[in-house]
Amino acid sequence: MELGWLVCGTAVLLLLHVLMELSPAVNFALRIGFYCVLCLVSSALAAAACLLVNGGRTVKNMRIIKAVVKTFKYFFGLRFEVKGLENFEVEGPAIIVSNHQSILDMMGLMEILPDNCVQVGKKELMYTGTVGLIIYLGGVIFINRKSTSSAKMVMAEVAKTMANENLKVWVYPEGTRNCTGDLLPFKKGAFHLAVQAQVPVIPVVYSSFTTFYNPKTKLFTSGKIKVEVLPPIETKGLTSDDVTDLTDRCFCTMRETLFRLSGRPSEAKDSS
Ligand SMILES: CCCCC/C=C\C/C=C\CCCCCCCC(=O)SCCNC(=O)CCNC(=O)[C@H](O)C(C)(C)COP(=O)(O)OP(=O)(O)OC[C@H]1O[C@@H](n2cnc3c(N)ncnc32)[C@H](O)[C@@H]1OP(=O)(O)O
Ligand SMILES: CCCCCCCC/C=C\CCCCCCCC(=O)OC[C@@H](O)COP(=O)(O)O
Repeated sequence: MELGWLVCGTAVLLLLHVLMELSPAVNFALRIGFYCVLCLVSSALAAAACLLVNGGRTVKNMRIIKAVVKTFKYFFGLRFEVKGLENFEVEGPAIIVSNHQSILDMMGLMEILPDNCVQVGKKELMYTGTVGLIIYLGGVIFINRKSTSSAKMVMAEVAKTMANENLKVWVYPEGTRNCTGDLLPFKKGAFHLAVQAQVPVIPVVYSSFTTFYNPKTKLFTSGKIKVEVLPPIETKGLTSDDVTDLTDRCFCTMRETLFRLSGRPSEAKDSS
């Protein structure tokens, strides 16, 4: 009986292996499926740990989430090469902005997440089962992207509480996932928040995933991700009139860094 199960199990694994070798689409679907299952199962376990250790919704739970998610990279053969972590060592609160390529970004986020840092996320994430629960328990700030006025109100509230709670807030200023190897134009919410709270903006850039991950061509293999935490950009004394300029400066610096980290010539060099 046991031998029968062993033979069946081995046969299924072999079949999956052959299918993965033969078809990139099957390989992609299985790897992404496995990532989702890993997230859902780990979230359930981590949620129990968070409730036992910290009793409810608090940024302290991010330490538990980080410890769990940092192990995920080994399942997918991903390596991170991180530079500039010392730039997180600002005194007090800050806004961290980074590029957003995929749901796989959760691994890159947790690889370097500083203490006392919550993310701004779309409210739909609350309804992703145990993943929604763990995101809620971690203290993520939920916004309704379909309502500018309500998103602005939530962010204005965050600006007021950041200082009291010594919080860093992580925002994806592109506002959506983008795996093209370039940046989408930045939304201004993160920069309004930084100016309203008078705290620095710390840009973080992850190299393009396109060499090992591309949902359009169903590519998902192992790979290396370069990460750079850039020096903080001060906002003391800036007003809402300066937000467009601040957004543009940050966008240009991050785009240049993205191209450099991804081994793609920058446009400035192209035209020279
Ligand atoms: C243990 C196992 C675990 C397994 C799982 C692993 C990990 C999970 C755990 C934790 C991690 C959670 C991570 C969650 C990540 C979530 C990622 C996302 O969801 S990204 C999508 C959501 N985020 C964003 O959208 C942020 C970026 N967007 C913005 O900042 C936007 O500006 C906005 C505030 C949402 C509003 O957007 P909208 O399109 O409606 O408007 P505009 O940006 O065009 O702005 C219009 C207008 O308003 C002005 N504006 C904008 N914001 C403000 C403001 N705060 N105050 C004042 N004015 C504002 C803006 O300047 C525009 O005016 P103008 O054109 O005149 O300049
Ligand atoms: C009972 C309901 C069950 C629902 C099951 C859902 C399964 C989802 C399980 C695992 C997925 C892991 C997701 C990790 C969190 C990813 C956060 C993220 O990257 O969100 C995307 C968001 O930034 C931008 O969204 P869009 O690009 O605008 O779209």
